[in-house]
Amino acid sequence: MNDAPLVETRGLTKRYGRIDAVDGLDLTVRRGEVYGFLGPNGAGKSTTLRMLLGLVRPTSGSARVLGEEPGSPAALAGVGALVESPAFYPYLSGRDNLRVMARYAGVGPERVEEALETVELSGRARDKFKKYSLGMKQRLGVAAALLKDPKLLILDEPTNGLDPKGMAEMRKLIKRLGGGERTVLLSSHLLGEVEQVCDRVGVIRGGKLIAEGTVAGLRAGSGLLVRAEPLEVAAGMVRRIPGVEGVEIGEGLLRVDADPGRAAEINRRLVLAGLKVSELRPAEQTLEEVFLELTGEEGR
Ligand SMILES: Nc1ncnc2c1ncn2[C@@H]1O[C@H](COP(=O)(O)OP(=O)(O)OP(=O)(O)O)[C@@H](O)[C@H]1O
Repeated sequence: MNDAPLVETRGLTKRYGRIDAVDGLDLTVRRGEVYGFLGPNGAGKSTTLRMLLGLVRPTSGSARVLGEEPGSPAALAGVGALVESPAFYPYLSGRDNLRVMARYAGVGPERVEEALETVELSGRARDKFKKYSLGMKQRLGVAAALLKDPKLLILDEPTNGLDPKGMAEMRKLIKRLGGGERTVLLSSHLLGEVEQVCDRVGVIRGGKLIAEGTVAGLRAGSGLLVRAEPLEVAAGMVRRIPGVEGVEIGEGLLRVDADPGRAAEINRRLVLAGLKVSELRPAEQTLEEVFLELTGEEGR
């Protein structure tokens, strides 16, 4: 059971009238990872997260959260979430707001101090909520989600609306939260963010999961980069090698559209022909290139 995914959906679908907000989603979030749910606005991220929390009922398909029915007491006991700005009392301090919530959640006041510590708000815990910056308000929201010491933390666009400093602090916090046993599932439309904090990424577009994998895995392109001299001669030769679909001459190197498994063969032929090969490696795309390729949309 210990290796069972914390979140697993099969064919999860939500239709609003004619809109397939979420369309046949198969999602797997593993224990201990920070999973980034990446997609442009309107892709269906929030709807998915809401289904995982039992706030929205799926049209069809299934979902399991901690092996339980989403929204069931057993599932909710192990999940903390920040899916919309939580309602805090503006005239209460950050600490008192959390104490009120802790009482409702049936957890002891010591959890309040731990949560404040985790989100680095202990020093400002006595200030009224309304005095907080947006970033601090958002971090207090994360603290509220942490009160139950959940196994799984679900964050919907946690950096939305924050200034660059607030964003950086939130990213740091998420990394820290994901460092141990806890599993974090966050949604974002920002590539850079997902690239910086997540172990694995699911890319969603039009309600469908169009790619899933590690950041490194998604980045690894299918091509090869070859640095050889003279470059033009090398280009001509590589073009004629079986299995090579195309060759582009870039800045001092060739971008070869071929299976990276062809590297040895390409190298052998160039060297045999007396060319000097100084570099030959799989082409890495930035996640941004991958994202744009997959979604065909501007990712920022
Ligand atoms: N309650 C609703 N009624 C009707 N349509 C909805 C409802 N909620 C979401 N939608 C539609 O479903 C689609 C997916 O929305 P969703 O909010 O899940 O996307 P998202 O990826 O979270 O985007 P955003 O980051 O903009 O919130 C959109 O076309 C949206 O208009």
